Amino acid sequence: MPEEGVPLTPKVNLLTTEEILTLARLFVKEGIDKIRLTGGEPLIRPDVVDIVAQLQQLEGLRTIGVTTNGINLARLLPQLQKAGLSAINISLDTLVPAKFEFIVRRKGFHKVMEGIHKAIELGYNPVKVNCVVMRGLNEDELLDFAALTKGLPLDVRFIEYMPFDGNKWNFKKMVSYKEMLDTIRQQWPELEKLPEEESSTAKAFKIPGFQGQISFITSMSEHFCGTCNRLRITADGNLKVCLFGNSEVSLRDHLRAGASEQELLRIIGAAVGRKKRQHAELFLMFHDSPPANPSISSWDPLDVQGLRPKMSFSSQMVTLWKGYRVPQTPPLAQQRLGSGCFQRHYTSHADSDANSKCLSPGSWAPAAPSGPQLTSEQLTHVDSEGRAAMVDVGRKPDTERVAVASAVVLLGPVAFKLVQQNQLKKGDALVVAQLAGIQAAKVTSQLIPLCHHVALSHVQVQLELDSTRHAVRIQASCRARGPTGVEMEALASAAVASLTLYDMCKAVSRDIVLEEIKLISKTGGQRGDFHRA
Ligand SMILES: Nc1nc2c(ncn2[C@@H]2O[C@H](COP(=O)(O)OP(=O)(O)OP(=O)(O)O)[C@@H](O)[C@H]2O)c(=O)[nH]1
Ligand SMILES: C[S@@+](CC[C@H](N)C(=O)[O-])C[C@H]1O[C@@H](n2cnc3c(N)ncnc32)[C@H](O)[C@@H]1O
Ligand code: SF4
Repeated sequence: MPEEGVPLTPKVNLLTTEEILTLARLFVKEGIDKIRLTGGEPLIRPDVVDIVAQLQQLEGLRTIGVTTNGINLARLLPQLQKAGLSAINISLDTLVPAKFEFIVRRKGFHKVMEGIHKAIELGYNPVKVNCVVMRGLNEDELLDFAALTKGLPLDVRFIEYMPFDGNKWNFKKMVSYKEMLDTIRQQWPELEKLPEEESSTAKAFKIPGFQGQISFITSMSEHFCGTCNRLRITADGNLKVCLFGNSEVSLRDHLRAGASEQELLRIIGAAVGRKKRQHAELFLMFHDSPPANPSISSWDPLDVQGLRPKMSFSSQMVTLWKGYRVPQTPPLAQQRLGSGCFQRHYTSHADSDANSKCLSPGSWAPAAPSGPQLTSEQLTHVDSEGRAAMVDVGRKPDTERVAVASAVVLLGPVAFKLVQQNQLKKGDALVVAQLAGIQAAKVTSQLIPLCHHVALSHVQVQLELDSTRHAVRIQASCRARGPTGVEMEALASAAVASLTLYDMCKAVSRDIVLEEIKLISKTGGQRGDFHRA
C-alpha cells in the first residue's frame, strides 16, 4: 500500500455482478477453465460470495480461485467454500506483526494468520502463501517462512519483487530467485525440486520430511511468458492479455453498448491475437542484459514506474482484480548497452480521465496563397464565411485511436555530455522533458485553439540519446477511444518535450536545434490509417 493510499475507481465504472457473470460465461464457453478473483482486494466486494456461487454454476469451469490479503478471509471462507471456491492464495510478506503494519499500513497480521489456519482447517491443500521478497525489508525472513511448511500443508511462494505503478521499484530491492534458493539451500541442502504444471507461475521445491512445499515466482529473473495462457479482466472491465502490456480493450463499454456475443468474441479474439510471446519491453531489457552481479551499484537502479497493476491471471483463467489506478508516474529505466556506451532510455505513461478530443491537422491549414485553393466546404475548421470554427464530432462513432509523433533535439557535444551524465545544474533534463511531454499531451486542447479535448487513455514519452549526432530522439505516443484522433496530442507532446530540453540546456548552450517534429503514424480514424514511410 503506497503511503498516500490509492484512488478508488468510481463504482459506476466497475463491472456489475451481472456483467462479470456474462463475461465469465462467455470465456468459459470458449474454453477457459479457471478463474481467479484478485485485485485490489476481491474480498471487500460485497457480492463476492454471490459471484463465486454463480461462477460455480458454469459448466466447464474447473477451478475458482481467490488471491487475497487475508484480512477478511477467516470470516468469509466458510461461505466462499460453500459457494464453490476451490483454491486460495493469501498474501503475507512478513511474519513480524510490526513489520506487517509498516507494509500494509494497518494492523491485521493476526487476522491473516487466522485466515491461513481457517483455510487449512477447511481442507484447502495446499494453501498458497504469497510472499513478495524485498531486500532490506523481509529477505531475512526466508528461512522463517520456509520453516512454516514443516508442520503445515502450505505452499509458501517467494515472489521476485516486480515493478508496478508507484511502487518505487528499484533493481537493488529485488532479490533474485537464485539468491533466495542459495539462502534456503544453505539451511536445507537436501531441498528437492518438484515437477510443476507447464503454465505454472511457480517453480516448486520441497524440504524432505516437511508437510508443505516452497516455490519461487521468478517473473523478473526467469520469466515464464513462453507458457503464459492467462487473460485478465480489470474490475472496470478492460481485457488485458498481459499483466504488463499496456494494451487494453474495454469489454464493459461494448457490453453496455449492447454488443452481441459474436461481436464480443470478435473483439476478444482480436485482443488475444495481439498477445505477444513475451512481456513488456522493460522486462525484456532486464532479461536481455542482466548485470553480472545485481547487488553491485555499477548497474544503475531501474526506477521503473508507470506500469499499470490492475489484475492477475492464472492458467486458463480470467482474473478479476478490484482495480486501482495510479496516474502518471515518472521515469523509468537506465541501461548500460554494449562496451562503455551508456544510453539512458526513458519510458512512461499517463492515464487520464479527461473527456473528448481534437481534430486532424491536415484538415485545418488555411488555403495557401499559391498551389491548390481549398474552399470553405473542404476545410473542416472554418465555417461557411471562412471564420475559424470547431468541428462538431458529436456524430462520429467512437473508435480506438493511436498516434505516434517524434522529434529530434540537436544539443551539441557539451550539452549532450551533461545530459548524458545527468550533470545539468537544473536537474535531470530527460526526466523533466518526459514529464513535460506527458503534461503537454493532456493539455493540448488548451494550447491549440480548435482542438477538442480528448479522453486520453495512455500517453507514453520515450527519450533516447543519440551519441553520434549529440542529439536526443523523442517519441510520443497517445491513445484514446473517441470520435476524433490524437495526433495533435502526440505532436504537442513531442514538441513540448523538445522545448523543455532546450530550456533545461540553454544555460550551457544556445546552439540547440529542434528539428523533425513529425507525425509517425496515426490509426483508428475514419479516413484510414497513416504510417510515415
Ligand atoms: N509476470 C507474471 N507474473 C505473474 C503472472 N501471474 C502471476 N504472477 C506472479 O505470481 C504472483 C502471485 O499471483 P497469484 O494471484 O497468486 O496468481 P498465480 O500465481 O497465477 O496463482 P495460481 O493460480 O495459484 O498459480 C504475482 O504476484 C506475480 O508475481 C503473470 O501472468 N505474469
Ligand atoms: C496485487 S495482489 C491483489 C490481491 C490481494 N489484494 C492480495 O493482497 O493478495 C496479487 C498478488 O500480487 C502480489 N504483488 C503485489 N505487489 C507485487 C510486486 N511488486 N511484485 C510481485 N508481486 C506483487 C501480492 O503479493 C499478491 O500475492
Ligand atoms: S508478463 Fe505477460 S506474457 Fe509474461 S507471463 Fe505475465 S501475463 Fe504472461
